[in-house]
Amino acid sequence: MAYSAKIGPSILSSDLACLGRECVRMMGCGADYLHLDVMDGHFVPNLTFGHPMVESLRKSVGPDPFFDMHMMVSRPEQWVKPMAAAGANQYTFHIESTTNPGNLIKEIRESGMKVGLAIKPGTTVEELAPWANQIDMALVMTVEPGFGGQKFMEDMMPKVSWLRSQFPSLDIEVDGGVGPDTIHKCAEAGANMIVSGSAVIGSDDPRSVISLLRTVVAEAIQKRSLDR
Ligand SMILES: O=C(CO)[C@@H](O)[C@H](O)COP(=O)(O)O
Ligand SMILES: [Fe+2]
Repeated sequence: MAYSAKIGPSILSSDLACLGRECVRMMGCGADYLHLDVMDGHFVPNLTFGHPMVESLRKSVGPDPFFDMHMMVSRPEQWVKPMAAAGANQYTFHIESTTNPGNLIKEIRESGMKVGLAIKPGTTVEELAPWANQIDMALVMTVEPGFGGQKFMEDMMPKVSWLRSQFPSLDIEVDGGVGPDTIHKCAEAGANMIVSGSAVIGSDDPRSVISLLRTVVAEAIQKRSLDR
């Protein structure tokens, strides 16, 4: 079992005027990676930031933090090279946004980044499955992409369980409405990379929330390995 529990705060929920400082604060609170939400106002009805911001953030936080780019954009092909040059580590694109996932996976790898493949709530897991052996991470959205602070969709958990049963060593990420109240469902289903925005960043004690999320996921991983 190659995967481990990792917690990635979504910095969209932080004070965007102090993004560099917030990233450093989250890493200091025990985050395993940072989840950066890129929205283009077209694929989703919201706008955030692009590669110039990522480049500045990289300079501000140094070489270590792992940047997981959640690309909620209509033409993901367009930003592969700029994001790699800006210091992104993983490029997670939506299967709904491209007609040629195979080519995009290849381009991302050639740019030196890891590959993540995301599905929106309305997309079946069968559409992701053919690519699962070529990617580093599958992202199952647990809200409709576009905004932080939405309600967790528990009915996405069968997708996670199915992926875990079919691809036992794949990194599986959940994103949207995940926090102390919903983490058990995600962990039991088999998710190991946990994005949490408002629950972590809005907390008075982000360190404790990150630690709790990681413990719940690590225990579920341990239990699964004993049951095998
Ligand atoms: O991609 C998205 C939303 O589209 C997420 O990454 C959210 O920003 C996570 O925030 P919370 O739902 O945890 O508050
Ligand atoms: Fe996200």
